[in-house]
Amino acid sequence: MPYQFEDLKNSCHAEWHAYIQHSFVQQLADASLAPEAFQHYLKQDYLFLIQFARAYGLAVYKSPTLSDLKQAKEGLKAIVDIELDLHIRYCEEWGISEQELANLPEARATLAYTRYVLDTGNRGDLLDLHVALSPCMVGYGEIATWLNSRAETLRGGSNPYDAWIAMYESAEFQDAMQSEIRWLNERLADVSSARFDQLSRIFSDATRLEIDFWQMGLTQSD
Ligand SMILES: Cc1ncc(CN)c(N)n1
Repeated sequence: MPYQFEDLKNSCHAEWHAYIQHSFVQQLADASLAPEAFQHYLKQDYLFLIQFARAYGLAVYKSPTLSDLKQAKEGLKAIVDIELDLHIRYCEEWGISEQELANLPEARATLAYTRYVLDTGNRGDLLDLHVALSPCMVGYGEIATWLNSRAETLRGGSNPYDAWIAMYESAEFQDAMQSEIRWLNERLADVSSARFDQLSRIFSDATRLEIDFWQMGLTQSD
């Protein structure tokens, strides 16, 4: 049977669930998250996005065909044009200047996750790299959808984190996510079960590193 992206999620169901429904996400949704935890997360996420933009740059470099090139470019665009632009403006609203962002040290969770993805991409092929990148884009798109499906999620002006949810539920972000899933589904349909097992390991590692990233924000650890 051909593999699909859904099979990667099912191969680490518990980890995926712990990532999507992490306490950080739930507290953000009901507005109980400490502002200092959110600010710490925002700062580290800026550093994270810079490294992930580099990883999409690596995917551009590793793309053998025009359609692969276009897909990698979409990922790079989603980070640089959608997320980073909004992120910098959003950080300003939370009292964090662009100059402060540029001089921040990376927390260990940021280092571990971003360097894992870059290393996986350097050592492996384009599919390894896209699989390592996928919990990032697909996970946040799924988190926005999940949050909107819950009665406990506060939307609008009564939630200071509402703009964060809005960014990931935007049509632009959701379209980029669907396009990444389609690209992965086409590639996964042809892999053997041994190759799928290798890819599942990468997907599960990246998902566990996403959980650590939320935890780093929640505990404000460096
Ligand atoms: C840690 C992390 N993971 C995912 C995303 C969504 N691109 C993000 N901004 N930050």
